Amino acid sequence: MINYPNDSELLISVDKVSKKFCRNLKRSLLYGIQDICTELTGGNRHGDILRPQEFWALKDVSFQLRRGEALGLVGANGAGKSTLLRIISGLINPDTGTVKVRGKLAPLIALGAGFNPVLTGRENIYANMSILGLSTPEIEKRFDAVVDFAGIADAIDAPVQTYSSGMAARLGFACAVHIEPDVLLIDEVLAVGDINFRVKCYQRLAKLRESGTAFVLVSHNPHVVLNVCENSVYLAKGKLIKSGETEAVIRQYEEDVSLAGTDTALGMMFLPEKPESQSLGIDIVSLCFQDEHGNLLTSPLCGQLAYLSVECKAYKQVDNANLGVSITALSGQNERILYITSASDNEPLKILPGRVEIQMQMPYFCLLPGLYSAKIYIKEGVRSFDIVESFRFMVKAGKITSRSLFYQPRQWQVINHNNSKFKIQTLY
Ligand SMILES: Nc1ncnc2c1ncn2[C@@H]1O[C@H](COP(=O)(O)OP(=O)(O)OP(=O)(O)O)[C@@H](O)[C@H]1O
Repeated sequence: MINYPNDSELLISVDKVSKKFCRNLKRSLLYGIQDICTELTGGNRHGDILRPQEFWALKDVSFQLRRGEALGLVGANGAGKSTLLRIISGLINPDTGTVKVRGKLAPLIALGAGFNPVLTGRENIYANMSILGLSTPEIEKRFDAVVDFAGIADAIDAPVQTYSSGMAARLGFACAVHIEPDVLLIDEVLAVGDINFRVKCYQRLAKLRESGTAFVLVSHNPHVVLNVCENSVYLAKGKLIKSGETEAVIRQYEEDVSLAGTDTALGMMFLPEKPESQSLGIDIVSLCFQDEHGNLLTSPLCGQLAYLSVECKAYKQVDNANLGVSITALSGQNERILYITSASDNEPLKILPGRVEIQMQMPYFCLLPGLYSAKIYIKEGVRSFDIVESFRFMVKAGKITSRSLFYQPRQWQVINHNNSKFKIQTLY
């Protein structure tokens, strides 16, 4: 049992919740029957032990939700998000751990959840809202507002099975928000429906929050979670990987997603040395990022100083070498986001025969946390010496975080024209 804290604002308390499933249907049925028999005879179900072909869909997950809070739930497909919402809403029981919910809870966890397809929209509003805890006179009072919000007045007396998925989603959302719940569980359903309806939903959610409703919101769209939720929980394979402030949670989630499938070492690259007979004059032999003391930076930090170091082996003198760096974001649309050449900076690079290190100093590393690939070349005029197609590196969050597409160094000042100038010296 949870020792319920003396916190009247606490609406949901999830404590060390685990849930196991079995992929084999026959075994799953067998285990179900075994569990029922064990429970009926008062035996121990051993919910904490996996039987053959079972796996943990959730393992030891804990978090709390307070009045007026919006909590994002993020994670890849199969991470356990829907399972967690189903447990909180009471649709399924956890194998171990406890969930405590205080107040009226409205689950919006599947399209048309709670709707009977053969009943009309009108009948479903009554059925659905009474399941969610409203009396008939209360439903009558809100009926017109629900139909108006859902925008389905024309179809209100048609069976719900004739509705499009967007119409069913509208009706589900309208019912849920009009019971004015203490807690609303939202599982991706806002992804359905057109843009106007989504905007209307988010406005309504903001209003509900002001009046104290708390949400748990599952979304695969990080921008939605960033905009709606101040705190988030990140699940992977049923385990809670990180919880806390949404920006930090989403950042770790995106870093993990972009790193998945990356097998090459990041942040440093050594190229095999070519025999002189195959060299075109200058060969790139290694690439890395460094700090101001020359130490290796396996992951440059957003907003902080970093040097790109390009080590070369030169077989001849070149007076006017041009180093080009083209950086592509690997998470996202794979578009080129930065293109720098020493030639366009009017910096002719003089290279003497032997080992040489070319450094490009970036006082404020402008890329946001994520995974990137840099294409790096060295040439003189149109004559190319060497090219590296993909130097992969990870940018991590520095002290400064941002929701923008790139980092902008900045300085602030306030000019009060009747007084002397007050300047804030700090650079961010
Ligand atoms: N009734 C069930 N029987 C067996 N396995 C199940 C059952 N329900 C869910 N699972 C499995 O549990 C794991 C977690 O599923 P869940 O639906 O909670 O993930 P999710 O994070 O919501 O994924 P998505 O983002 O794709 O909706 C998945 O591997 C899923 O296949």
